[in-house]
This record gives sequence, C-alpha cells and structure tokens, in this order.
Amino acid sequence: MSALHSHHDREDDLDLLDDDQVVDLDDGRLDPLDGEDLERDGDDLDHDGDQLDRQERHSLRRVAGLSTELEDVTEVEYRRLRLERVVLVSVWTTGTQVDADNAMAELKLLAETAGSQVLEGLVQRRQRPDAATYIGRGKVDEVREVVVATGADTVICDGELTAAQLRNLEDRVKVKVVDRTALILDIFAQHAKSAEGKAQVELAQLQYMKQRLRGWGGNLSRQAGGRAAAGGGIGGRGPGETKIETDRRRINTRISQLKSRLRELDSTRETKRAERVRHRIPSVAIVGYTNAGKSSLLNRLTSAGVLVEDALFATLDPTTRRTETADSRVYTLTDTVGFVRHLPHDLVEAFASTLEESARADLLVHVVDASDPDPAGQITAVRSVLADIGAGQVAEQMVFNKADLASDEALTMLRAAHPDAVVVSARTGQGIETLRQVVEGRLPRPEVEVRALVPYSRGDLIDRIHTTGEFITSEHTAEGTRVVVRVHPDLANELEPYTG
Ligand SMILES: Nc1nc2c(ncn2[C@@H]2O[C@H](COP(=O)(O)OP(=O)(O)OP(=O)(O)O)[C@@H](O)[C@H]2O)c(=O)[nH]1
Ligand SMILES: [Mg+2]
Repeated sequence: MSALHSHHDREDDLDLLDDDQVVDLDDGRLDPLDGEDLERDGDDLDHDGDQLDRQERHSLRRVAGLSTELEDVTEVEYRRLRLERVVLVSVWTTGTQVDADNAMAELKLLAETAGSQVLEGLVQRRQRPDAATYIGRGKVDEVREVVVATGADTVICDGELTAAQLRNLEDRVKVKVVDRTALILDIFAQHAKSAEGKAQVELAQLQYMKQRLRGWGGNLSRQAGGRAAAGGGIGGRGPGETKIETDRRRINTRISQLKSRLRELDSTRETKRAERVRHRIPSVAIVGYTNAGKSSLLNRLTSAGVLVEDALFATLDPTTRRTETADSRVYTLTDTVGFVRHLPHDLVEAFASTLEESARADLLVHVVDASDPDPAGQITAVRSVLADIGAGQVAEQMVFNKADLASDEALTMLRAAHPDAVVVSARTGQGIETLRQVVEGRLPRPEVEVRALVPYSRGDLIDRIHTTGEFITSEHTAEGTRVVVRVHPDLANELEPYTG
C-alpha cells in the first residue's frame, strides 16, 4: 500500500484547484454577519433532550484563542468540538463532476446540520488523497488563503483522515481541521436524546479520539522535545507524552464504563425483544438513507408522532410501534437511525445493539428518497451498512418516497431498476395503502393449519388467533366457534384439545 504513495503523487499537486473546481457554496442564505446558524440552534425546540448540550457548546465558544483550543482537544470532552465558520475541502478521486458536486452538497448539508456556516467548498481532482496532507501538498497554501480571505475558523475534509494528516494540515492552515467522521460524530452527539443514544455516541467519539491521540499529542511532544533540546528536561518522557498517557488512561476507563452501561441497557431491550419473539409478533424495520422520510413513513403508517425534521440524522433512537394488518394480525414497525455514505465505523460499532433491530427484523422496508440526485448511490450505501451489521440477508421491500417531489424521469428509471418497489409520498399519502398491503403480504405467515371447535369459555384462544394467526373460516355454533385457522405451532398445541 505504501508503495502506492510514490513520489509521482506530487505531480498531482500541479493539478491545481482550477477556478471551475472551486465550488461556491454560498447560496446567499448564509450571510456571514447575520448569525443565522445560531438562531437556528435556538429555534430547535423539539430537541428538549439536547438543549443543555447546545448551551455547553455555545458557552465554550467564549474560550478564545486557537492554540488553547488545539491543546484542549485532548482535555475537553470531545463532543464539545466547535464548528462555526467552515471551509469544506474534498478530494475527488472517482466518478463524474456531478458525483463530486453531489458529494460536496451532502458535506455542506452535514456541516449545516452540525450548526456551522459554510463559507466555501474546495474540490481537488486527484488519484487519491495525499498521505501527509489529504489534499495535495501544493494546495494547502491555497486552502490557507481561502481560510484567511473568508475568515473561516475550521476546515472540514470530506474523508476519514489520519492523525498525521490532521496535524499537518492544522500546522499549515492554522485553524482547526476536522474530518467527515468527526463531523458526523458531532451531529450524532447533538441529536442523541436517550441515555443509550448518548452513551453510544460518546463511546464512538472516544474510540475515534483514542486513535488520534498520538497525533494531537504530537504537537505537545514536539514542544517537549524542543524544551528538552534547550536543556529543559532529561530522559525519555517529556510532559507531552505523560499527558498523552494520562489522557489515554482516562479514555480507556471511560470506554469500559460506557461499554458496561450499554450492556445493561441492551439487556432491557433484549427482554422486550425476547417478549415479542415469544409472542411471535412479526417485526418490520424501516431503514434507509438519512432524510429519506423513514420517520414520516412510520407516522403515516401508524400515527406514531415521531419527530420529523428536514435535518440529517434527526432520528437516533429507534421507535417501535405496534400495528395491525387488515385482518387484525399484530406486527411491529420500527423507525431506525438513518445511514449515510461512509458511515464512520466507530459509530456502526457503538450503535451495534440499536442497529441489530434491523438484522433481527422479519422484513426491511428500505425507504429511498426518489427526489435525491443520486438515489442509486444512496441504495448502495444503505445496503453496504446493512451487510455490515448482519442484515444483508433479511427480506427487503424497496419503497421510493417523496414521489410528489421526484421527476417523472427519475421515477421511471427507479421503477425499471426495481420493479417490485412501491412508490409513495409520505407527504401526500400517495401509495401508502398499497405499501401497507405489500408489507402485510410479506409478513411471515403462521404455518400450521388447524380445524377446531373452540368453546365460548375459551375466548382468549380466539383473541390470540386474531392477533397472531389467520382465520380461514369461522362459524358460531351452539357448542362454540368452529374455525379453520393458520396459527403458530405453540398456539396449535393449545388448540389441540378442541380439534377434530
Ligand atoms: N415532499 C416530501 N417531503 C417529505 C416526504 N417524506 C418526508 N419528507 C420530508 O423529508 C424530511 C425528512 O423526513 P424524515 O421523516 O425526518 O426523514 P428520516 O428518514 O426519518 O430522516 P433521519 O431520521 O434524519 O434519518 C422532512 O422534512 C419531511 O417533511 C414526502 O413524501 N414528500
Ligand atoms: Mg427519522
């Protein structure tokens, strides 16, 4: 792999950021002076659970001075990462210009969701990111110029960067540099409401930070080295290294606390899940790209009243609702956390127990935003996460949502590629009844056919056939209800005395 980072890489640096590759993302809405990003935070009153977090974030802004902040990265809790006026930087390796623009637009949306104001986006066409500086080494000065000209305080790179890349860039652009992974973690931290969600996010953040501790600490080590060289210290351990070790120890302690807390919380969830399995209640998980309309669809199907927001990762805690088929069989629908391209691995791991809901479902309703510029790319990204979490084999029902927004061409192409998909609009209600029928038709069916004469004293059995089985025929007689039904084996056993 390292052989690939050969010297001819530098040639790519000559492939400068041509004017036409500098995407101006300022759409006029974000006037640098109007502080709209702050107001937007304040307006966000649905998020009762994270108001405190937000206050913390804002209060931290008073801590002035860049060098303080850089050192602080190892000291303060990682979730207090501050993102304000940002320049986006991305290396475009494969695909068309349109793909690159879509990716940049998504990064912009992510940055805005995190509460920052996007000032400019820079894209560099390159075979692969530079091993030392992510974008070409020759380009870093240009990024610095843009940072100075726009007054940005943060650069966000569209990838997962190594500690060394982050440090090198920071040394040269002289403002904070974060990567896409840190950005997504930050959004999750702001949106987490439940105890479990918060613990999961913190765990992911600490795992991410732990891997980068050496890098951040590198600055400190070098300072220590400098002092040592000037006669300030003897021996192998500068203050910097000692500090990294303390930090690492603290992080490890916290990580094991969080893991055991999460195990506790998971056992509660496991109990509920076991209950549902015992009662043979079929489960459907609504999965899909973030902002595809999963929560809207759950609300349409069950009037669950789940938070719907035009924001990425509005839902972090799965919501499960019981609902019924037309013939009154009970099943559950679960709204799940949305996926995104390159979902950070630390997050997937930390959210494993939440994501497991999907792996254990009987059916996945895969919601796709048909009005998105690249639905096929979203489908690929979602399926790759599903495979990652062990849900690759679960039956999948494709649903193209936002039909009211999507163009006819897009819908025609999607229908051709996915003939079994249902086209809906959670907004207008179009296609919802069809979707309900298709989902009901794909629920696992009870497997045993039973003929029985159930006495009126056993109304409980009839109730259970209603909720977990299917009636083929049913007739009231003097002795009881004569039925032909399909039920699960355990209920078939209980009906045994009345068969014949
Ligand atoms: N026009 C239109 N907008 C829709 C439709 N369905 C959802 N939306 C909007 O799309 C945005 C996202 O909807 P959500 O239901 O929150 O999406 P989600 O998939 O749950 O998103 P996350 O939880 O953030 O991953 C909201 O602004 C919805 O109002 C639709 O059928 N048509
Ligand atoms: Mg949602």
